[in-house]
Amino acid sequence: MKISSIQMDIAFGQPDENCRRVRERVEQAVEQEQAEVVVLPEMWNTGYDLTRLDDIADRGALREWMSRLAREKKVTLVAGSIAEKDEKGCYNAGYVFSPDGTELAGYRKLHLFRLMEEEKYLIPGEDGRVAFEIGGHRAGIIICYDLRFPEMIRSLALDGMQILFVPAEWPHPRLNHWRVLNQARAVENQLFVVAVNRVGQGGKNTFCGHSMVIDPWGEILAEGEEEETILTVDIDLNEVDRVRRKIPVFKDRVPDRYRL
Ligand SMILES: O=C(O)CCC(=O)C(=O)O
Repeated sequence: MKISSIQMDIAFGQPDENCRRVRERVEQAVEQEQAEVVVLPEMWNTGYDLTRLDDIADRGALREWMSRLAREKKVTLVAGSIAEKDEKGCYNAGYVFSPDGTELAGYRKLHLFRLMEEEKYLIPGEDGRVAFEIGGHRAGIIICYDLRFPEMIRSLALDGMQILFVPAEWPHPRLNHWRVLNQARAVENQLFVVAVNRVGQGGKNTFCGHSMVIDPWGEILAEGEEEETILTVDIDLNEVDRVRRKIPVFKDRVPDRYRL
């Protein structure tokens, strides 16, 4: 499965400009890199322009736009997350579309990140177990700060997840946390992690890039630096079963004897 991660800069509070950038990069991934799956970062329509979300968050049109883009390019689009709004308020919501434009998954970020004041402007989602199938394999999506909640990811893994997508806007000075946590989630759950972070400045934050694809043994197959890039990796999802047979963590768990 050929996966392209779009590590990009995001124009602060400018959804139209960000759509233009996303379209250009998705086209490049599909046409030049022959990607079958394209992955975008977190909140790519607005960035963290939280005080203006009432005006600029998507009200449904962008979901249709993403579906059309997936259909037009015949690609599975793990469309990172977008700021969206309904009658109750705004959400940080991740979507996935199949190559025929069908919406495969929708996930609203559960853990809101206080250090960037998400809880003041966003409503948390309700369901932390959003799974979908790609190429006959079970996949899951979480968003950025969710990475710090291993129970959530373990619960997806117990549901059969073999590949986890992590769209993010993860800033400095926590690059070290980003790298370690992504690798830990891959090793402890014996699955692929595709973690896509943005680069550039937004508000007071400088985002640290280093998007990465990690295999179920914890090896980093590809890693970006701090510039815009498209990171393309061809992965073999059968590797998940091979690693799980070698060290049978899921068989050896004794959850009745832990206290959480
Ligand atoms: O957990 C962190 O350090 C970063 C999280 C974050 O930036 C986010 O959830 O948007």
